[in-house]
Amino acid sequence: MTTTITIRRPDDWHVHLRDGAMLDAVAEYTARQFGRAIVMPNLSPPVTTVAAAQAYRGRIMDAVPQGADFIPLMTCYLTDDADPSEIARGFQDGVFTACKLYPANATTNSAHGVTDIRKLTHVLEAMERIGMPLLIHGEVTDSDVDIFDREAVFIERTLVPLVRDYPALKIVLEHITTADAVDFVEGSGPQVAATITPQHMIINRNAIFAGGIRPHNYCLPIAKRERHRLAVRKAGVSGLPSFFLGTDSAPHEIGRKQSACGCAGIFNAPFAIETYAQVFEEEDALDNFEAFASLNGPAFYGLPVNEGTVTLERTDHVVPGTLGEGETCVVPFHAGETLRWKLVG
Ligand SMILES: NC(=O)N[C@@H](CC(=O)O)C(=O)O
Ligand SMILES: [Zn+2]
Ligand SMILES: [Zn+2]
Repeated sequence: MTTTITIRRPDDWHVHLRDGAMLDAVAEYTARQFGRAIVMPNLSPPVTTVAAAQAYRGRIMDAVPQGADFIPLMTCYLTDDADPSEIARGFQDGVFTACKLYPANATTNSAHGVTDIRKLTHVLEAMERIGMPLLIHGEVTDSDVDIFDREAVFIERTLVPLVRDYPALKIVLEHITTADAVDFVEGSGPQVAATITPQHMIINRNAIFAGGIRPHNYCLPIAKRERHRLAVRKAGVSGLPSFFLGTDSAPHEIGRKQSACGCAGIFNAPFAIETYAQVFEEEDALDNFEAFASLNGPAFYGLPVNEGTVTLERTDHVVPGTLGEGETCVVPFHAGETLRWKLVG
């Protein structure tokens, strides 16, 4: 039986670090495990300019522990009037690593998102030309489309034409949840990839309603049927270059989750790498763990892999019921449950 796992230091290709007190509370969890993280720009107001991204990057660096081996990679939130020259300048100056597309009102803090992708023609042309990745929250928002179908419908209505119209544009379909998304990515060229969260490899939609409503298992895209979970899990552990790690860790203060209208988002940052390790072990796929966590992402983004390593040990430990206090009190994914792997160095 394997008792230790050592892999090259991983990266998190999709995380919400928030701002202010919450940023101060959560940044250390991500910085402890990951060498780099793609930081989502859905603050309020969203990060839409080079200056805002530089300032936010500074606040993140102030929030991570002194001497942490961690680099935040910043993203630009696309709006209907996004400016191609500002975006290109940010990319060329090394401030923006990618742009993030939220369909308007698809998820937390996406009210300023894009109402019609045709408004982005000049932005997308520029991104395709300079090799800047487009990261997508892939869900339609039409109220007549069932919440469990929103990803599949987005692929059909928006993504298929997008890939056809911009064949060289690098695209990451973020936090995939369906067999449809897996098929789409596998059927596309190397310019299309996907991130996979721990929760979408572990829970199906029953977990949101197990014995009562479970707000801490509610995130967007919402967990789907078991057959979709199995497809996403298989893709995640496959080792294929187009699938890589992105936690989508999305902390919300406990009162904003346990509410008559609870926020979407699962806070998985504290034990993300342990949780993924458990999945790879269960699937007898530990040989592909490093590719998923540490190699495929940098290859897609055209960045070097990290220098150091991380080591996990087989040790049972119980996830705390809550972390933080007051306005930063959050319930972590797997609260109260026992995990089998522990990050030790
Ligand atoms: N995933 C979520 O459920 N929530 C994210 C937004 C997002 O990634 O869609 C958040 O910012 O809270
Ligand atoms: Zn999202
Ligand atoms: Zn997210």
